[in-house]
Amino acid sequence: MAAATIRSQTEFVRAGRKLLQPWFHRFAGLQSCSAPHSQFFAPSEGIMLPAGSFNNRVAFITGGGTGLGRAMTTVLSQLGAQCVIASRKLDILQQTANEISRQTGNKVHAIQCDVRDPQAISHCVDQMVALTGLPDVIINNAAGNFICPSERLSPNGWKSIIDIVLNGTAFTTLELGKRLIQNQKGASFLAITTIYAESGSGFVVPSASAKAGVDALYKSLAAEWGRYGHRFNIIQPGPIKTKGAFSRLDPTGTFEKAMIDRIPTGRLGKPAELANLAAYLSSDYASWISGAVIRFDGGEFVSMAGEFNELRRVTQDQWKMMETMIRSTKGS
Ligand SMILES: CCCCC/C=C\C/C=C\C/C=C\C=C\C(=O)SCCNC(=O)CCNC(=O)[C@H](O)C(C)(C)COP(=O)(O)OP(=O)(O)OC[C@H]1O[C@@H](n2cnc3c(N)ncnc32)[C@H](O)[C@@H]1OP(=O)(O)O
Ligand SMILES: NC(=O)C1=CN([C@@H]2O[C@H](COP(=O)(O)OP(=O)(O)OC[C@H]3O[C@@H](n4cnc5c(N)ncnc54)[C@H](OP(=O)(O)O)[C@@H]3O)[C@@H](O)[C@H]2O)C=CC1
Repeated sequence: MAAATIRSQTEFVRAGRKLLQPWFHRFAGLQSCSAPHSQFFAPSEGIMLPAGSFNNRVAFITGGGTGLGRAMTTVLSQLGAQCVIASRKLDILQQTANEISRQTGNKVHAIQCDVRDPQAISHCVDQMVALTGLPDVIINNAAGNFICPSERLSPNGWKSIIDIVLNGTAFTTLELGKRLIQNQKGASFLAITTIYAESGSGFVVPSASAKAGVDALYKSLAAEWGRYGHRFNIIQPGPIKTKGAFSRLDPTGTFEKAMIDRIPTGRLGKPAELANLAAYLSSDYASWISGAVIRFDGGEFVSMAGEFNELRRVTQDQWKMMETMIRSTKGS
């Protein structure tokens, strides 16, 4: 009996390894395929704004230790900002902060903070004030997500995403907003949401609900807090390959090709492209942009939305035949 249990456990582990091996390989280099026409849309990953655009500025980026947050921190730091990155895992934050500081020559500070906890945010802001003063740029980027049929979702599964994404963004924004108002200091707030904040999406229902809430929060505050010198903007990215996102949204790698097929520009976005847009929206060059929602998705959203867009698959011969049929129709 015991031997049978051990054998079945060993088999289970073996099967798991076999299943997971391609996963580890895929995320080791975060490579992705692309369609031939993506050659027309080659990414420009160099820094777009003039050097020194963020000199004497302080930028606070939640989730700045990994993925897109790390890319945005790198660009802002390269452009002269003193950056403060915050999230739960201090070791990862510190490593990222050291690497970026070394690369750019500008100090990046790491502060541990769980954005679900308003007291932790207040303590984090105290630490930031002591290190750098209040920020000029705030990027609410921290998030949590996983694909899950809604009927399998527990109350705590729902709550964990709402707490990170919607409450985390609200607590961070309110804490910093109030302190900035008290100090009569203007600032640029940017939220990273997603294209399905607009449409909703099955299988990521907590994330869709929370991100839609963040969009509403930022549009509302753009209207209310302009009088205090605050701008609020939103970037809604489409798929950009990061370990954090793809390990939770496409764990087997099965859907990546289908995703690329429906993106008119034939490829995924690049972290550096998003970082350039975020830097622009957070800069003085964008001082008249507030309340804007920028979709950044290579055309994926409209491609999925249009009733007739699947006709892209129709060949020239099939078009000839269909045109003949349509033209030959008489009456209604
Ligand atoms: C057609 C397919 C398309 C494929 C798409 C591919 C690519 C992407 C394209 C577009 C992307 C668009 C938007 C992306 C949005 C993003 O936000 S991506 C960023 C994702 N990054 C992260 O999630 C990083 C942080 N995440 C985490 O730390 C964890 O994943 C988590 C969010 C779960 C929070 O961790 P923690 O606080 O430790 O929570 P717990 O582990 O305790 O879990 C809390 C409850 O949630 C339940 N749960 C966890 N995982 C799952 C799951 N996979 N399925 C169901 N339920 C889950 C867990 O059981 C706990 O509930 P209970 O206490 O058990 O009831
Ligand atoms: N990559 C993509 O395709 C897309 C991403 N997005 C959005 O872009 C942003 C970045 O995602 P991406 O870089 O891909 O994924 P990551 O998983 O790399 O980034 C999420 C970050 O959030 C931090 N975080 C999670 N929970 C908390 C918490 N409770 N408190 C503080 N920080 C937390 C994580 O750090 P830690 O674990 O240390 O706490 C991590 O650094 C997210 O807002 C995501 O929704 C939107 C559309 C597409």
